[in-house]
Amino acid sequence: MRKLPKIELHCHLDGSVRAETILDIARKENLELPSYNINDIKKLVQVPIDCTSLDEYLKKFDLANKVMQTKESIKRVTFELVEDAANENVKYIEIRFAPMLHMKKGLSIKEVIQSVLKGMNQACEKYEIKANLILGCMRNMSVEDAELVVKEGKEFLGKGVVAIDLCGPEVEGFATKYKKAIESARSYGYRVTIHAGEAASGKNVIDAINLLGAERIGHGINIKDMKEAYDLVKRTNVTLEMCPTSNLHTKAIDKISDYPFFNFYKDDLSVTLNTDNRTVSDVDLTNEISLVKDNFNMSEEDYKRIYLNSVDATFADEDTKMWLKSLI
Ligand SMILES: O=c1[nH]cnc2c1ncn2[C@H]1C[C@H](O)[C@@H](CO)O1
Ligand SMILES: [Zn+2]
Repeated sequence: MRKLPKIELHCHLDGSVRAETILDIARKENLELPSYNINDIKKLVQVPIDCTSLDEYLKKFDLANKVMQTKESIKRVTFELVEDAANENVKYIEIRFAPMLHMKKGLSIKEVIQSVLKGMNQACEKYEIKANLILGCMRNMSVEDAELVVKEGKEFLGKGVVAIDLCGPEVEGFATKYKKAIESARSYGYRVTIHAGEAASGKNVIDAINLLGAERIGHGINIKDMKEAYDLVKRTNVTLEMCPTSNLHTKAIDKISDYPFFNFYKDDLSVTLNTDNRTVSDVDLTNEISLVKDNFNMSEEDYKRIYLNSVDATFADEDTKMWLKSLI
């Protein structure tokens, strides 16, 4: 599994910072941590299996965000994420992050994005991997904040930024509020992926597609319980960015045998496999693919089809897509 070429479309930067790096940056920048023992840090940033909800899961990001407030540290953690992905043969990764979370020490939205780009480009030069960025707007911040991210980020379109996302806590009916912000993002040329149907119903997936123009959905697992949402995803060929271990942690499902990924795949939905958060969920993409392979008898042919689905669903340019197709 480790040797197979891979594509990752749903990976949060702040959920994928190495624990060792959190400790190292905190020491270098004289930041206060609850402990300076690596095992304690791991416990603080990894979610326990008895986590009960997405809201509890989201508390695990605080420490990583604390050490992602300077240009240098942001560049470093991005470089390391791409390095980690390249080391398990991920050939293309779309990294998402919420610029607004990294302004506590005075960085501007543009400086945050530039720092992530630097780390990403540096790693892409060193390893055989390509990458792009997705800007996240936090749903627990204001609509004005989302509009600001869209506006400030637009000059990086075509220079490494490809899409916009809404992330953070999910309530029923969240989409309406962001209609204008996402509409303007689309008019600038951002592609659109939206977290939906993860901690709330499939109705949010319907809204993300119909109101926000989502081309991809983060998770979307709850369409399994709503025929109307399921049929819409199937009819529109919207891609689901699925993340099994994360869904186990947030209790979107209770056990892996309930995971609908393989049923979705067999029914010709466009599904992809992703980590969501490498550190918080303590996984890599090899783990996630193996988890599905072992539990659902996924064959190598199935894997190839899923890989090709992922190529089609990337927000990459045509040359990158052709290169990715040539690898499998
Ligand atoms: O799975 C998720 N659902 C909703 N929000 C999430 C998920 N994983 C991470 N986030 C949030 C927490 C991060 O601080 C933020 C930006 O990456 O996105
Ligand atoms: Zn996510």
